[in-house]
Amino acid sequence: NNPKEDILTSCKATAMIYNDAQKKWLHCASNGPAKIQLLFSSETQTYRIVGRQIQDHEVVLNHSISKGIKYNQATPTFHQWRDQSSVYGLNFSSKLDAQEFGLTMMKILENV
Ligand SMILES: CC[C@@H]1C=C[C@H]2CCN(C(=O)[C@@H]3CC[C@H]4C=C[C@]5(CCCN5C(=O)[C@H](Cc5ccccc5Cl)NC(C)=O)C(=O)N43)[C@@H]2C(=O)N1CC(=O)O
Repeated sequence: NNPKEDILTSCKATAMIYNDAQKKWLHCASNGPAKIQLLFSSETQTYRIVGRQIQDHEVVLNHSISKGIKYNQATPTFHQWRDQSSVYGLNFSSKLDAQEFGLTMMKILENV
């Protein structure tokens, strides 16, 4: 881990990506939920979302949170966002995790 990154929030969710051709949601990784974190780098003054599979620590999500992304809290446990190229989804393990994650994401999007 880059020591200069602050963990703003951390939760458990299954990372999904939307396959536009098949019109369906696919798991970013095969085996179960991931630890999803919103990170802030004081060095670069940027935010990013990182997801690591709980089972094998595989990185399944890792991208910066830029001004352009559109975030949508579709249901109390499923949030989604799109950037120029893809649509991502998070299937949260609990409504509380989803609530906290959504609040942190909204605060970040006010500041990028
Ligand atoms: C993991 C299974 C999953 C769980 C939960 C539900 C929740 C609803 N839902 C969906 O996929 C909804 C239903 C219609 C479909 C149609 C299009 C989609 C797919 C691609 C993006 N999208 C947008 O509507 C975006 C959203 C957006 C708005 C604003 C800002 C950003 C974004 Cl991303 N609209 C724009 C204008 O971008 C979409 O989310 N869709 C999920 C769902 O059924 N399932 C079950 C399954 O699939 O079996």
